Amino acid sequence: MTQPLPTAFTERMRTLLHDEYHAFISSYEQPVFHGLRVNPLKVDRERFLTLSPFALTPVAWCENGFRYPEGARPGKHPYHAAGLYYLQEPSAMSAAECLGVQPGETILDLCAAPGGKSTQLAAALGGRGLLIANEIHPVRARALSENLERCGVPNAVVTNETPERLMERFPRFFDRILVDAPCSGEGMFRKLPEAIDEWSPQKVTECHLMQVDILDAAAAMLKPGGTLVYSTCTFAPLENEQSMALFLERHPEFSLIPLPHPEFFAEGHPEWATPAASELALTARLWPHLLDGEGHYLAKLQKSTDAEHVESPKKRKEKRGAKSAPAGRKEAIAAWRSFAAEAIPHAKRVLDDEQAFLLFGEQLYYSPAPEMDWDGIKVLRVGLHLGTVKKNRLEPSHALALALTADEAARVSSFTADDPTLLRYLRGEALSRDGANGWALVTVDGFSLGWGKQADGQLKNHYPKGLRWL
Ligand SMILES: C[S@@+](CC[C@H](N)C(=O)[O-])C[C@H]1O[C@@H](n2cnc3c(N)ncnc32)[C@H](O)[C@@H]1O
Repeated sequence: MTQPLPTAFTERMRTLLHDEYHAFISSYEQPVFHGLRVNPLKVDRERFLTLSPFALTPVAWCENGFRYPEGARPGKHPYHAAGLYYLQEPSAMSAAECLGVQPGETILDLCAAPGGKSTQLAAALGGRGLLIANEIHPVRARALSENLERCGVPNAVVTNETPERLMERFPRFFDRILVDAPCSGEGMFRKLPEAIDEWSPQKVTECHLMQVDILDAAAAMLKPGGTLVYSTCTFAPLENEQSMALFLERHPEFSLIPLPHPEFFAEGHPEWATPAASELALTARLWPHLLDGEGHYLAKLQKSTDAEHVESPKKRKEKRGAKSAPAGRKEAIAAWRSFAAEAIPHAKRVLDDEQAFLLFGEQLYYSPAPEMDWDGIKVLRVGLHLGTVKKNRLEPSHALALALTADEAARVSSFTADDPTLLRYLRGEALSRDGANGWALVTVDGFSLGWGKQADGQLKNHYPKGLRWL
């Protein structure tokens, strides 16, 4: 690393780590580890290992996680565009894994952009249940939405809210919540040297105060008996053990529970917090000198089942009588059905809940939580975006293409990853190509990549403008 570390940071770490400081600081001279996580919504681990153009070594604490070598560029491969994997630093794979999500549950990722952990949580849900992926910053929320779409997630709602506003709407609603908190980013100094420029002791304090508020909101949104994981990518005790100590003091209905992989995840330090509650040793520190990854902190908590029960959040059904269906909804559903019968006659996902079709302007969605009332909440995506309805015809969305498999479509335009024509598709060019007229699912080695519209020997390009390769 060429950029010097802040003195206030190195002095603090020297004081905290004593004899271990030398090993810790030497890790900054070691190369960064690069990782990718295979997306089981698209391809299973074993199959990907037979396809991978990159040499991969497994990450011990994440079943689908791998390291890839310096020089490989998986972000520039068509498999990335097809959502076969998400690029994620190995230590960052730990938090969502520890949350222990089960298919069918109701999950909140409270600080979710750009979506590394949301896509991981969605994979654990396996298309069943509900994921609310929330991000406070509008621009980052859009990136989150795109990543969930690329990974073919059908059951996520993307919101752009403050934790406090969500708390008002969703008291005791979620089975599990991930708080991957905004933090001072000390654990990323090796990987992202710009984090060094943004760091200051004041930022550490500001982040701590923010974390306390975010955790309070998360606590209120968790069901009794539910599970909360708190994670940061910083070493600062104030943002880790101290944020947790304060949380436990304010929320006696929560207790810490043990984390897996003690061979990699070192114990938290009760003596770095006030009060120095001994259970803080159950939290974990991922140290760059003790594992092949960057610095992280993890805590897993359970809310007592005795926590008093209050009413569940507003459901749309309760006020259904008062609300009329938006104009054109019936026609939009009919347009969808006619598109589906013609272009995806073998669709495996049965979209038969009439109430789950939601129309916003011309945009038709299928919601994983049709009973929810989203009024007053900033929602970017209310589930699977099916397409745009114009003149009673549905133009399918990119999200739909990425959520389909090749065997569901009536027409498929297939390419291999090394076919130069595929690059032309990804650049947005129209292609001369034979095939029956109509919407065709474009695939790479059998994995969906986007739409094209076949007409008289031409494949019109419907790869989204904003995603096109330059
Ligand atoms: C560590 S990042 C999340 C990374 C993400 N979980 C992932 O895996 O891709 C923390 C996020 O918290 C958001 N954030 C910042 N201030 C916040 C606040 N007051 N409440 C909630 N989220 C906030 C940031 O915009 C940032 O996207």
